Amino acid sequence: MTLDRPAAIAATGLRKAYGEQTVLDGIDLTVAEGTVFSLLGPNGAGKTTTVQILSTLIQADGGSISVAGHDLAADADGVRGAIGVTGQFSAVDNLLTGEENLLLMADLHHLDRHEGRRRTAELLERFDLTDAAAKAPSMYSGGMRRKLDLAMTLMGDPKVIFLDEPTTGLDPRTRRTMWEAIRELVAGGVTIFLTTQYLEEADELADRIALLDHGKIVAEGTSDELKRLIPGGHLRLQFDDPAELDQAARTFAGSTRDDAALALQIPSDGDVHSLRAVLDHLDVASIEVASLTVHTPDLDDVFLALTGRPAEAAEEAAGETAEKETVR
Ligand SMILES: Nc1ncnc2c1ncn2[C@@H]1O[C@H](COP(=O)(O)OP(=O)(O)OP(=O)(O)O)[C@@H](O)[C@H]1O
Repeated sequence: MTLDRPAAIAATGLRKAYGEQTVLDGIDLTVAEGTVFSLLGPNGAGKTTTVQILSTLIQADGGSISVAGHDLAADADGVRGAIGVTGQFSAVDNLLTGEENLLLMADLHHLDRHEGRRRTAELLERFDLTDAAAKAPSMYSGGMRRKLDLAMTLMGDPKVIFLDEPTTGLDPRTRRTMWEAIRELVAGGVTIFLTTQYLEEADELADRIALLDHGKIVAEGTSDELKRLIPGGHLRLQFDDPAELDQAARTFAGSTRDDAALALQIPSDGDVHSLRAVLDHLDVASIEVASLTVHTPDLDDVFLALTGRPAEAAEEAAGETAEKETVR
């Protein structure tokens, strides 16, 4: 369990309002060192506001925050020195080349000339940008810009990195490259605070996920824990013969049959006991099944059930998710 590690981010009673509008209504967050924590929520839920508060860009109205061991109220500079932020608005300067952008960051972090050049070359190499180093980022693809942006963030060797929607708008392949980079950082001990519109991204990367809605954290846990919060899991039995389907439909009360597909859905949370019970029933009744698959709810189902709205990018991501389902 990751919770027994020290907290890289600990926030309690975080509050923020804009005029009459309460955005954060007293939220608590704990992120263990060297883990990925993902904050999800519908549009306007306050994800960016949370990132801005935790990264010292704006002030909360209330609550206490510690980041990388520094109390944010007492030592904002200490927090700033330990974190990196890549936001929806990138820090990349289009008038400089990719390499010059990195060298500028090295200067800002007071690295000496030699060290700055060494780190720049290393980061260009790491993000596969060496060939593009002498070009202006305006010539880069969206994915290359994001990689440059992340590389610039890494120049300061941050212990905690806030990634606000790091892969929005990227094609699936480039998104995967970013995921790899994020995983490498975590393997190196960095803590990642991630907001994303893609539930699949949270599912892939996050050790823990929190769902923000109407100013509160409405659910928090591992991806599996969240999926277990809602019903929707089922076993799907596939038959070669309609007579077998008939018999199975009579055997399992509460099942739903799909005659066209010669399939039967039986509600189940997919645990070993219920699976064994179904197999025993099939055996006793001598019913021949062509195949059996276990379906557990995905994060989209959880999001919809808990917020009453589909995830912002649900439709956009549907193509990819469908692809993923078929290769499983
Ligand atoms: N500077 C501001 N002044 C007034 N209202 C603001 C300000 N910044 C954000 N808000 C409001 O606070 C709410 C939360 O905004 P925030 O950007 O944190 O949401 P989000 O969860 O990041 O949304 P998205 O997924 O659209 O980026 C929104 O209703 C937004 O309109």
